[in-house]
Amino acid sequence: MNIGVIALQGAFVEHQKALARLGVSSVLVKRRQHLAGLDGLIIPGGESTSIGRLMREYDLLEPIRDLAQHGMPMLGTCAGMIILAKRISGGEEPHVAVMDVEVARNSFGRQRESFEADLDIPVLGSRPFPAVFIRAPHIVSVGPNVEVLATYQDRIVAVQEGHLLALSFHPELTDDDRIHAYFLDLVG
Ligand SMILES: NC(=O)CC[C@H](N)C(=O)O
Repeated sequence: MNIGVIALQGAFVEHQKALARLGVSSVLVKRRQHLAGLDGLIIPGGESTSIGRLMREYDLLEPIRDLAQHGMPMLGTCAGMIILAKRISGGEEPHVAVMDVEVARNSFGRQRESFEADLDIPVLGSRPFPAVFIRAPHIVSVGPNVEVLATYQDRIVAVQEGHLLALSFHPELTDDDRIHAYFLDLVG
């Protein structure tokens, strides 16, 4: 299985480590040619404006959109979720724009810059998932084909639209690898 991790900015090494714990090696994607031959792609957390700007600069935006539209499984975490969303609250220009969701950035307030919460994510089983939120976005609204996987304080924080997964939090910063395993199942 060939998994790529976008490595322009943010927490990409941690995703590689999580995949390695599951016995899967991965490729760091910095340029267009690194997308060749991938079966799945992870877009990490960090700063969505920087990641989006670098994706444009390196001509990655269109090829990634194309791959997503042709069925490549993708996992976007935190900033990566913003990158995948078709709509960003406040009218900011979207980036890869393939998931039928609207996201709001930095939505848990300054006093809650970073926190951990035990989330109920039924697709992962009954044991709660330790979710790390860092200046996290949330999902304001979802289209008809989007499944809500988890909420936190009445806000949507995890969604799936077919082969695309997006999370407000950072599953790579805990040693619970169930999200990555779930993603690898989607890759097949
Ligand atoms: N941890 C994160 O990825 C934070 C996301 C960041 N606040 C953004 O809007 O891009």
